Amino acid sequence: MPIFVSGLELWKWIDRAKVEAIASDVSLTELEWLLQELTSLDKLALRLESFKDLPKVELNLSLAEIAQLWERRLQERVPVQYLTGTTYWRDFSLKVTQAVLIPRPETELLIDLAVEALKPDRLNSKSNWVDLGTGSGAIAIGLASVLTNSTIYAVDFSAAALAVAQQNAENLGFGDRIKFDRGSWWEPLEFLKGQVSGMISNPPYIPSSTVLTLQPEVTKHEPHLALDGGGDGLDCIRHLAATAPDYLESGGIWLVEMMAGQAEAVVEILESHGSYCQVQIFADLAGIDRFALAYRR
Ligand SMILES: C[S@@+](CC[C@H](N)C(=O)[O-])C[C@H]1O[C@@H](n2cnc3c(N)ncnc32)[C@H](O)[C@@H]1O
Repeated sequence: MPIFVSGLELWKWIDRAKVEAIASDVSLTELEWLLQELTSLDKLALRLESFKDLPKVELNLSLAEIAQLWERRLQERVPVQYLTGTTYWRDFSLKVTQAVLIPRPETELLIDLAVEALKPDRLNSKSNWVDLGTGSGAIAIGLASVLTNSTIYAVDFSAAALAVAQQNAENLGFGDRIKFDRGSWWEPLEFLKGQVSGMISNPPYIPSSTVLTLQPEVTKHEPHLALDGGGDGLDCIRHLAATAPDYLESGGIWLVEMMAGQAEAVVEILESHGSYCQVQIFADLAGIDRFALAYRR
C-alpha cells in the first residue's frame, strides 16, 4: 500500500530535520540520501523543494518511521546506508547490512586499475580472478562486469558478509560467474594454485590502536573484522604478499588497497619478497597513495 503525505507536511519535517542535522554535525547530504531512498523524490526535487506545493508525495515508509530512522542516524550515529540497507558503488546498487563494510568511493578505482594493468588482448580472455575479503561483494561484482569471460572467486571469513555478497551478485545478474567461499584469504582456493590471473583485495588495514579512535559511525557500526589490520595495520597485506605467489600465474596481478601513509612499507614488503616485479603505487582522487600493484614474476 503506497503511503502519501502532503508536500507541505514533508517540507516542514525536512526543515526540522535539517536543523537537527546541523546541530548534530551530520551532513545534509545524508538527509538527502535517506529521502531519495524512502520517498518518490529525486535529488533535484529535494534541492529545489519543488515538492512543497504538491497535494501528495509518495513515501515508502510513514513519515513517523522516516523520522525514527533519522533519529537513529543522529543519536546512534548509524550510517544512512545501513538504515536504508542500500548503497551505490560504481554502476551498482548494493544491499548492505552491518555485517559488511559500506564500500567506499575510492575503492571503485581498484577496478579501473585492474583493467589498466591488463594487456587489452587479455581483457576478454578466460581467466580466474579473486577478491579476497569481499564484504558486500562490491569488488567481485565490479570485476565481473568488466572481465566478461572471467570467473571471479570471492572469499570472506564472515559467513554473514558472504550471504550479503551472494545476494548482491544474484540481484545484479552475476550469480553464475562469481563463486563464493568462506575461509581465511586463500585457504578455500587451494585448487587454484598457479592459475590465478589477478588478486584484488581491500583488506583490513587500520592499526588496532586506531580503530577505536575513528568516527562513531565506523567504530560502533562497521564490522571490526573489516577494519583491524593488526599492530601496524599491515598484517593482512603482509599475509597476502607472502601467500599470493603460490596462486598467481606468471605475470598475474597483485592489487591491494591500503591506508594513507602505508605505501612505503607496502613497496618494501613486495620488493623484499622476491616474487614480484614492477611494483607501483597509485593515488586515489584525493591524491593519497592508496593502491599497490605488482606482477608475479
Ligand atoms: C575493508 S573490508 C573490504 C570489504 C569489500 N571488499 C570492500 O572493499 O568494500 C575487509 C573484508 O575482509 C574480510 N576479512 C577479514 N579477515 C579476513 C580473513 N582472514 N579472510 C578473509 N576475509 C577476511 C572482512 O570480513 C571484510 O569483509
